[in-house]
Amino acid sequence: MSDQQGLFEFADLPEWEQAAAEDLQVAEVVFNLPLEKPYTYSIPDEFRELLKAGMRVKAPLGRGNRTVVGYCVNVRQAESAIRKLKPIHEVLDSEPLLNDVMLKLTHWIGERYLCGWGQVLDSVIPAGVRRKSGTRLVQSFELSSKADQLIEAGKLPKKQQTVVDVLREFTEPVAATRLCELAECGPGPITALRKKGIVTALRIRSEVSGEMLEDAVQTEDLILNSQQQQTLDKILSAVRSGEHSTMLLHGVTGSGKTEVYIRSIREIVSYGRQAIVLVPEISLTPQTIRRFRCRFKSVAVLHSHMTDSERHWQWQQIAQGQIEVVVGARSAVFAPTPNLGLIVIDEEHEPTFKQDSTPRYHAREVARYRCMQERVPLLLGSATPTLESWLRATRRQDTLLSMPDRVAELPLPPVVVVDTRNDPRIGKGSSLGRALFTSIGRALNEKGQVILFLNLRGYSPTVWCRSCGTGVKCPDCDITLTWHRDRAEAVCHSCDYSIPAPEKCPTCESAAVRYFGTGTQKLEAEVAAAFPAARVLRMDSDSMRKPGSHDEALEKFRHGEVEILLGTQMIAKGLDFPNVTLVGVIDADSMLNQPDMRASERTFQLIAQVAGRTGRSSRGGRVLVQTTNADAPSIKYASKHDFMGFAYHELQQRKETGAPPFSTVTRVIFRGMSEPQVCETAREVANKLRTVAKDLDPEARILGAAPAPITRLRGYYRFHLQIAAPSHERVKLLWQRVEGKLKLPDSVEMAVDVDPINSR
Ligand SMILES: Nc1ncnc2c1ncn2[C@@H]1O[C@H](COP(=O)(O)OP(=O)(O)OP(=O)(O)O)[C@@H](O)[C@H]1O
Ligand SMILES: [Zn+2]
Repeated sequence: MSDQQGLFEFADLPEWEQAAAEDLQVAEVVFNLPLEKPYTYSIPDEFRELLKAGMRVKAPLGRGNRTVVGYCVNVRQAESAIRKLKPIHEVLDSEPLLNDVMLKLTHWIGERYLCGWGQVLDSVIPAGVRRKSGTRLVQSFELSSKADQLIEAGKLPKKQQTVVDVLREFTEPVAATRLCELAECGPGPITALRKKGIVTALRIRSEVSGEMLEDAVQTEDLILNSQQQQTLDKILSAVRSGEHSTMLLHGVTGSGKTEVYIRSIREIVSYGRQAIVLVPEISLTPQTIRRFRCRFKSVAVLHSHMTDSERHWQWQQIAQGQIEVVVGARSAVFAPTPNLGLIVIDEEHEPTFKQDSTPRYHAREVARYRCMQERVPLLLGSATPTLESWLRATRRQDTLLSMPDRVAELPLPPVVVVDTRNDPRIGKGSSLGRALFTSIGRALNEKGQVILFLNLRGYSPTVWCRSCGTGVKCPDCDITLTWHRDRAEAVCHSCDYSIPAPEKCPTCESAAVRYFGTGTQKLEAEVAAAFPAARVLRMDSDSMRKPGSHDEALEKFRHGEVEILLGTQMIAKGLDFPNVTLVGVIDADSMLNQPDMRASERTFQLIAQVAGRTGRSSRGGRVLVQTTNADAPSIKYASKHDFMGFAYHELQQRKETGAPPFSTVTRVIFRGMSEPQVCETAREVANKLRTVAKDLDPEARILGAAPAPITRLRGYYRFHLQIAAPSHERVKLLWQRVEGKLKLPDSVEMAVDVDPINSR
């Protein structure tokens, strides 16, 4: 519209409305609520210049006009001057906490994961950044406007004169301690000057600086092999294109993917841009992090042990462009890099990239959207990609890059599947079958190291009464207790409820309480007894509670102070130890028998990943997998290191049942203290969805409502329903029609999980 046209249109309005329309600016504000639409407020004059999108405000909400903190997401001209709007009460920030790209990204997350924009903002902006922790008010002084006049009038004592002289050298207020230092005086002369009106006191917000990690010793780049070089060339051409693309780097364990990430990042850093590297969990990937820190000057590692002020400081360093590479877990996808060049997601298949509280986003999808917005590539890497990513690559929606061979022409280790059904040792209650027992002995004799993988922690996963046949369960959860012998307690792995190991069955009072199954603690005891000369180290979430304990444990293993490392999936991730000549999977069945659509996929991933920890040097290595399901496809394909075979087989199965990735699933979970109420609410919502779906989307299927697999958790009763539909867009349309009209009882909570990966 030309200016002239605009003027004419204005002229058509009645005079009083004209004036109002010229002035009236409104702010759109979202709150930490599951609502999709922003509220509109008027902006009082005093905030007109100040308020920008991305700042927090205080505003009245609801009928009671409670003052609530929200996020201003847009400032715009009012469409009509007539509406009566409530005013903003207060603006809380002097600078926006988020730029436009981040506002758009968080808005998208709300839409994609069916939650409120304000909920997303509240979770994405670190608490320390919101509270500006690390900044504090500092008492400072400056010369008053009347200083010259007042000083003329009478001569100042020497000390006071010095203070004035110091202040004259500064154009800005000087902090009290600094002023005393420079004027070599105590607070007396300053106070005297204040009383005379020569000096004014102010409180200034000043920053506490964080500490950079001390610089790691920089090491040289490795010479890439031809497979790595070809892959790098393809990535670089994507980087140089200035366009977005998603690349899936499928490289077997030990193919040197990390080196390829590093070299790709080196290129984008040379353009003055920044990279974000997402890893499954910071504390579990010390080796990967060290490798980045040895190769780049300014690496920010975002981890969960940081204090609020450290996090705030890091956030600012990143926002100012001081950081070349940001390494962090899932939430680092929101790092405020001013000039993003690339996002890398290492071990793309790890479930930790999905957040399991609102907003239940998947970092891969958020990264994809962010990279699209910023027109930069996204690089996903894994030896065992998710079927979601694999399907996209085979359909050429994403680019597939393959590194089928290990570096230095090392072969992948042979995997032997051991059927334990007739094993004499297992029959006698041992967890180490004959073949594994012999192999451990041999590996130790040859001075090799051993990794043993078992996915159950504790001593015995089931406490069971032989007399009445019931498991001893947590009173708050639908889960049998696990015996932890070291604590002499039976523990719930969901809520940490614990009781002294029961001597009598709580149900029938019989003394026939038995402990069944093997957890990592029992395995540790068994291994130590079977190989008394070997030093054994256990790694699971019980033994690794202290920050830094992983790193310490892995250092011991690296230096050969430990011969046998055993543990849960913690030991399956990214470890690179050349001296490991044997990997044993104690019980592949425990993963396979989970009531989860992805049990087979997870089993394949875990076996392939843990198998990948051996044969990483010329010493070679072997893998033994103990199972009673030797014919299960996940185990068969993993033993041949055949990801493509597995993916083909599993995708075929999923296609037949219309399961993801061939459809989308959204799970809605209800919980509350009253079982009938939760059940009824869940059924009502399911029925409403069915009714709407009949007209709107006949292809959408509503499953349930039904009790959730874990019906009681932490004292709550839980029911769920699932919406299966061809696309996210269609689930959204359906859900939006229903959600607005829902009136849930106060005592029932509801959570929406789009693309759930946890079906408990
Ligand atoms: N071009 C190279 N020349 C020599 N050594 C290399 C080269 N590239 C990588 N390596 C080494 O090979 C080992 C395996 O590499 P890396 O850990 O990057 O593999 P990966 O593909 O990430 O493995 P995983 O998926 O198992 O984590 C490392 O010790 C690394 O230093
Ligand atoms: Zn419990």
